[in-house]
Order: sequence, then structure tokens, then C-alpha cells
Amino acid sequence: MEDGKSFASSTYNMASLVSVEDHLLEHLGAYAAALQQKIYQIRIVLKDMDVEHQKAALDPVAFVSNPLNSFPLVRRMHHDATKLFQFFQREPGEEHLNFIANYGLSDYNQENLEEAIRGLLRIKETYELNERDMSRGLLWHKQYDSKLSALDCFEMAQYLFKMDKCNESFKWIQIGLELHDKTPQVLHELLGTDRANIWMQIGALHSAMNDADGAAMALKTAIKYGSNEQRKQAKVFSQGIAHYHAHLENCRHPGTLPVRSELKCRYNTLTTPFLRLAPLKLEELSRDPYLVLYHDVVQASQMLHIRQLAESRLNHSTVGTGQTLEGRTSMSAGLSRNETQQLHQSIIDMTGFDITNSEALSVLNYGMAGQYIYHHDCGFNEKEMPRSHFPKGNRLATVLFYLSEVALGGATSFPELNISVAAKPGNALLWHNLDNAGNCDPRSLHSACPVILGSRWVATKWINIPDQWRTKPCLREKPSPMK
Ligand SMILES: O=C(O)CCC(=O)C(=O)O
Ligand SMILES: [Fe+2]
Repeated sequence: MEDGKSFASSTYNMASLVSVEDHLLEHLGAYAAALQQKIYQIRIVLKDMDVEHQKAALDPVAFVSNPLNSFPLVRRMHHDATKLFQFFQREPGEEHLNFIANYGLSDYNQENLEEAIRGLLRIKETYELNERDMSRGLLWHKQYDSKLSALDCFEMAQYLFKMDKCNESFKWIQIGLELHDKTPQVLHELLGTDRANIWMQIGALHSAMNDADGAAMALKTAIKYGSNEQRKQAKVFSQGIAHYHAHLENCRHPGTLPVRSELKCRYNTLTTPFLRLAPLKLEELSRDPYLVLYHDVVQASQMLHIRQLAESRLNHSTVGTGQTLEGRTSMSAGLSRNETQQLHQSIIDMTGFDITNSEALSVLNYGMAGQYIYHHDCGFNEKEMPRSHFPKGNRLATVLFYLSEVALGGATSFPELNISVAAKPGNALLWHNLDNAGNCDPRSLHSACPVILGSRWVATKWINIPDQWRTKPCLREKPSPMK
């Protein structure tokens, strides 16, 4: 840290903060007085105008037919109103705000704050103090007048959360909640420490501690306390956490498949005439949304061929907007239809869809701990479907071929369905992303779990909706905008 900017490392430096606060309070007080003065002036103007206006409102025509009324009305409208409006537009106490803005508050930055927090934690550890005693002013058997506020405790909690010390963070946040009402509500609202926000933070803590139920409860409380906007935010957050934990469960238990009586294993002999000669082994995993696993679709020699074709062309996989990110750690290559005739035919046999104009097959190879965090292959609205990313329209269905043996990990997980499919070479997974109205089905959410051991190769074929009117004619209600 630059010399003279580290406040917590000397009491001399820290004492200067008191005089800074002095100045701030003085200017803030002056600013408040200026605002109050403006409100006072506005009220006087309002009152004065209202007296005349009330007289006029009784019978406007009679009122303006007297020139001693109409002349002042015109004057008020033309002259006074313009001047007054200019006055209203002026920011009162601007000089005080400027003073605060130019005071160099940026010197008191996060680094300083964290230095002070670490200091407090050092004292706590060295002298074996506990959070509650400290917050009440009890320092090593001596009681002092000073106490920590809810805001102080939340700050400690946030820092410890950032440091992955969830248990300790939890203790501070609990104390903060107990002290919550001692700080004015307005301050909490302005500083983002209102109860709804704090409960969202508690939800994040539970989630980080792998406690999905605790997180769900905390977010329910956040929803109870929240404004409309916060309620929406907490619901989205809650769903995100639920998906994340379902995804983790699925990854930890590859091969978690539903045990439902209506789901069958059978030979598909119907989708194309060719299947009467060479039926495909089909295992139904879900009927709504449609999700099936085809067994032994690709031969070992073909898998090898596809992998070899892709090897020299691998590029970092991207997500929607074209960036790469930790959520998608794989490399991919697009293969043309000519290069993938056999797979192409299998896709038609499995799905019955017309794939002439669908996006090219893409082959993916996952790296160390490679994963593709949960996502939808389809877009929910126009905004989510830029032409650059969805050049062929929305994605009706996905076919995923497993092209290599993965020794450990790397299942495909469907968090909304509690289904986890092990990556078995030669198999192909087929699911529908759009519902019968052509809308992206939220239940089609899926992910590739991190690979523990092995080189994971898959090929993805996205089947776009525009050509499927013959095979998928039952579209109804709210058609998707891209169709
Ligand atoms: O590799 C997987 O299991 C999933 C791949 C995937 O979701 C995709 O390419 O869209
Ligand atoms: Fe996907």
C-alpha cells in the first residue's frame, strides 16, 4: 500500500479520519439545510399560486373575463412559471456536494477497509475472543462503551464470505441481524443491508456450505421481506441455487434415471423405413419433456474417425455472446455434412426430423475437469437469440453423441428432471428443447458434469425448428418469435 494511504496501520493516521468525518458531516448538514430551504421556498410559491388558482377554478370563463384576473394569469404563466422553473431546476447545495466529491474519499478504499477487518480478526484469534463479545464491546475481559453496529457485522460477514470462511461469516451475519433494528431503516435501504438483501446473502452462504434446503429457506425469508424488485431477484436466485444443487447431485450420481411405469425400453423400428431392417435400441427417460437415450448408435471405428477429423480443427468453445468462460471448458470443431454422412443418417433415423438446413454438427473435447455448466440450447425470446448465435432459428431438439470412454465423471445432467446420463461411448441422447407451442421449455436445462478422469468427446447436433412443419405439426399458442 502507498505510504500515507494505509490508515489502519497507525493510530496517528487513523485519527485523521475523525477530522475527515467532521468535514463531511458539516457539509452534509449544510446540504440538507439547502435542500430544506428549497422545499420551504417551493411550498410558499405553491401556496401563493394556489390561492389565485382556486378562485379561477370555480368558474374559469367568468374568471378570465375580468382583465384584472386574465392579465395576472397570463403574466404568471409566461413570466413567473418560466423563472420559477429555472429555479426549481437548480441543484440546491451543489457546492457542498462538490466539496464532498472532491474530498478524496477514494483514499478510503476497499484495501483500507480490509486491512482494518483483518486487524479485528487478528485480535479475535490471538486473544481467543468471540464475535458476540466483541460486538458488545467486551475485549479480553474488559467492557468498553464502544459497540459494533449491524452494518459493521455485515461488513465482517461479507469479507469472511469472500475468504471462503462461511462458518465465521455466518456468526457475524447472525449478530448483525440481531442488531438490525438499532440502525435506522433508511440507512439499511440506502446501503443495501435491508433484511431482504441480508437474507439473500444468507442464502448464498448456505449454498456455499452445500446446504440447499437452508438456502431455500433463507430465500423464502428474503421473498417475505423484499420489495417487488427484490422478490423477483430472490426468486431467480433461489431457482439458480436449486438448479446448481440438483446439478451437483446429478453429477455425483451418474446414471440417475427415473423409475416410472410408463417409460419403456424398446426397439425403434418406425421413425424411418430403414429402421425396419436395423432397429435402434431406445430407452425412454422422460415423455414430457421428451428425452430418450439410444444405445449403440455409433461404432468404435466411426467414433475414432470423427475424433480424428475434429482433432486438428479444435477451437475454444464459446457461449451465447461469443466469449469463452469457465462454465464451458471444452474445445470444439464444426464438421460438415459430407464428413459425417453416417451420423447424419442416424440423426434422421432417431428423430425423423428434416436436418437439411440445421446447424452443423459440432464435436467437443473437454479438458481437465472440463464441463459445460447448465444451460438451455434454445432461446426464450428474441433478445436471447441474436442471429449470430442462432443463425438457423430456435433449436427444437438436440442430439448428443458420446464418442469416447470417460473413466470417471462427465455425465450429462438435467437438473429440472433429476436425470443424469452416464457418458457411454456409442450412445446418443435426444431431447426436445421447445414445447408444442414452439417456446423454449425451461425443463430442458442441462449440463455436462466435470470430467474427473478421461478424455471426453461428444458431438452435438442442434435441430432447428424452421423445417419441421411436416414432422412436428402440432405447434399451438404463442409461437416462438424466431419460427
Ligand atoms: O457434453 C454434454 O454432455 C452436453 C453438451 C451440450 O450441452 C451442448 O453442446 O449444448
Ligand atoms: Fe447444451
